[in-house]
Amino acid sequence: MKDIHTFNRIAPEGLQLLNNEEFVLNEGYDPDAIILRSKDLHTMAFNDSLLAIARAGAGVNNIPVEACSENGIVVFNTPGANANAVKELVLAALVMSARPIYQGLRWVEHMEGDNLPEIVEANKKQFAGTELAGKRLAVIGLGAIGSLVANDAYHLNMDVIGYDPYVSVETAWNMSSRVKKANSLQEVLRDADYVTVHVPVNNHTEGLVNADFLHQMKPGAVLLNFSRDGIIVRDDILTALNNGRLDKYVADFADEAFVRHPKALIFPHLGASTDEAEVNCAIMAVKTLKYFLETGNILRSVNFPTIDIPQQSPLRITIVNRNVPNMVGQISAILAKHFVNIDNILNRSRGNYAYTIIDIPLLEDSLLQEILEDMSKIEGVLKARVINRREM
Ligand SMILES: NC(=O)c1ccc[n+]([C@@H]2O[C@H](COP(=O)([O-])OP(=O)(O)OC[C@H]3O[C@@H](n4cnc5c(N)ncnc54)[C@H](O)[C@@H]3O)[C@@H](O)[C@H]2O)c1
Ligand SMILES: O=C(O)[C@H](O)COP(=O)(O)O
Repeated sequence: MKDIHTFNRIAPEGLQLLNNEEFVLNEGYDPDAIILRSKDLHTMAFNDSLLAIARAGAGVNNIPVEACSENGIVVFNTPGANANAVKELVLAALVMSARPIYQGLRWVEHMEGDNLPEIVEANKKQFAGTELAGKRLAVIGLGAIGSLVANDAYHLNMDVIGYDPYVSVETAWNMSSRVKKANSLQEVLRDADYVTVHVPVNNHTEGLVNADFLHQMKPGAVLLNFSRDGIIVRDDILTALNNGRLDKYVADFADEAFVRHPKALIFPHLGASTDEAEVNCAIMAVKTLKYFLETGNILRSVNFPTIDIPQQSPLRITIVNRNVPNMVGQISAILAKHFVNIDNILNRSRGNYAYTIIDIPLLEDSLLQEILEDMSKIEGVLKARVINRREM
């Protein structure tokens, strides 16, 4: 039995894929795996038996990924599973930035009386806006969300330019050839009336939107942030809003500094909050996690390499180790010492870490335990476990 702990509301369509014979939900204190959305795990102490954390969503900045790697915990996310939901909200935000819809709705709510139609017609001019067609939109980060936003904004007749120095081949294939490609931040920002950012927050992008970034924007442009609050320097945005350099700041992240600011439009982190996205994320997170727990294969991890080989032997040993010389040599030497034949072995690395799968014939439990203990003692082995195909 594997014990899965959940945080936040995970759609039942996903959780029901965890059958009762193999998995229990939220029962023990030492889970084998965690499924969560935005719950912050940075202060959580990890139990030794924790094998994996699956983020039902895209951003993993709520998970201490480096600490997980150090503890041999594989972290997964659900790439693209909520991208359409975010794209639709960004399109709504674009329209809401061009036309004072929100202000108009709030105004009409407080009107009353039989002559309402006349009052509305006489006063509606204060809520006139502008159109998106013909305006330039800069999209920074052309991943799952940014590429959808860029393609659809083009169909709104916007002049779309994108910037992503690490764009994936898959995205490149999906992008409309009408979306212009910028080679630098300076180029993408220079003439844009609207700038929308869709990058993950990490050591390279934290504070990306700073005074220098804002200075490169066209005066009076609108900035949309449906990425993370960590990508902006709050005080620099406030200065730009107050001195008129920035016309509006539209964001999906609540911050006391902006919620009542007359030039800010703040959404309560609703990007992925649609029925469809919640179901998509839950199903992808559960399937990814279940596959890892049952087979040891890794798909969609943010800290370990992709590795996917069929298990043909009864026993599979999986080892999370540091990416240092002679790991495979030491691991195989332990098997050789016990005269255990290796049916299949694969080692893949990613940065400072690596993952090794070894398929072997059936062994006595006591011998298997001894081998696993020996392997766990190798300097640089962070976690080792056995998958018995007959038990799965
Ligand atoms: N508001 C929400 O509810 C919501 C929902 C989903 C995702 N997000 C946020 O949006 C981010 C992006 O999501 P996604 O699904 O598109 O992820 P993704 O991984 O598919 O795309 C991110 C893209 O950013 C690019 N990138 C990275 N650093 C860059 C840089 N310095 N300059 C330009 N491009 C850069 C990458 O190459 C990649 O193509 C997530 O990490 C998350 O923080 C927010
Ligand atoms: O990174 C994400 O996927 C989003 O920010 C969604 O977060 P949520 O699952 O808490 O809505």
